[in-house]
Amino acid sequence: MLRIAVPNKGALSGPAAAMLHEAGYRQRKESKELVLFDNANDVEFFYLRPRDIAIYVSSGRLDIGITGRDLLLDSGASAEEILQLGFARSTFRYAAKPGTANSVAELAGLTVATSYEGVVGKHLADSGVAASLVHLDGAVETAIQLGVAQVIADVVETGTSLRNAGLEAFGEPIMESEAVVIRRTGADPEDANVRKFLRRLQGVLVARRYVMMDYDIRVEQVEKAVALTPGLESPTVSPLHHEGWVAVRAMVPTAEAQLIMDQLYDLGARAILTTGIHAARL
Ligand SMILES: Nc1ncnc2c1ncn2[C@@H]1O[C@H](COP(=O)(O)OP(=O)(O)OP(=O)(O)O)[C@@H](O)[C@H]1O
Ligand SMILES: O=P(O)(O)OC[C@H]1O[C@H](OP(=O)(O)OP(=O)(O)O)[C@H](O)[C@@H]1O
Ligand SMILES: [Mg+2]
Repeated sequence: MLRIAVPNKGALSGPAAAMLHEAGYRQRKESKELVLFDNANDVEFFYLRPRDIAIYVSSGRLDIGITGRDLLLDSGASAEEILQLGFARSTFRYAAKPGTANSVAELAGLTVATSYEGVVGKHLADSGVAASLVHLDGAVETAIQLGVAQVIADVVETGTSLRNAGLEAFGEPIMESEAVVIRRTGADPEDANVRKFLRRLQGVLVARRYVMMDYDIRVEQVEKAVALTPGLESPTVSPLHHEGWVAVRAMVPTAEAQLIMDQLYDLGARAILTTGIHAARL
């Protein structure tokens, strides 16, 4: 049986549960359920604080977990990411009142408030800068107004929280983060249960990122058309009853589908259809 850590609240929680549900796993019905056994799939889910997930996984008590890359690095736990999930994307940045500092080098002697002391401490040390850290649990942007620090280092998604506090990000982003699947460093990479779980999630990622495209085209144009829709491996080309025409079927990235349909139409393709992919196993 596979034991999996899932975020129980915050920015990661909803999208993680939605992805697991799409991958065919049972998910909890209400937020007070902290452990859920999915009998049919032989999986047990543990709903844990996002910050704690890397610690449980590194201990070996749980096989894998879903967390943020920034939280994984901040924990310092002995765990590694094995799949990027594409949601809960953020950057991690220094910010301050305009005129305070323009680069990490200018932080020397200043106080930086953050909830991610592991990430920030390492970044300052790697940059050879001696600054003081103040740990806060959240709402870090307010620390400057209240005089607890001159600088903050925090998660930035839309930038709204910084703007509302009259702060500006500066310097290179400390890191880019997104939700990731993690496992204990040194765990068996060939574990069959883990591989099956990852294949299911990869199937969801493919189903979300691609559509199936079908069209009819004259035989003379098929090579040009297929160059526009190469598919993931090779498109299916089938004869049509109407002589001189073939039907083509290929997966195309959802984001490019409309542009490709225009180009196919200009090549003479007709009956161009796209349909959603429900699930995939590549
Ligand atoms: N707008 C956002 N706000 C917060 N976290 C975000 C946002 N966008 C993406 N994330 C990611 O979500 C994760 C943080 O999740 P969460 O907010 O649940 O943690 P936390 O702030 O440490 O927890 P809590 O606020 O409950 O103490 C990080 O990986 C972060 O990069
Ligand atoms: O760039 P934005 O779109 O504004 O998002 C970033 C903000 O969201 C998060 O806060 P959260 O809601 O998790 O509260 P917290 O800081 O108290 O954890 C993060 O800590 C930032 O404050
Ligand atoms: Mg938060």
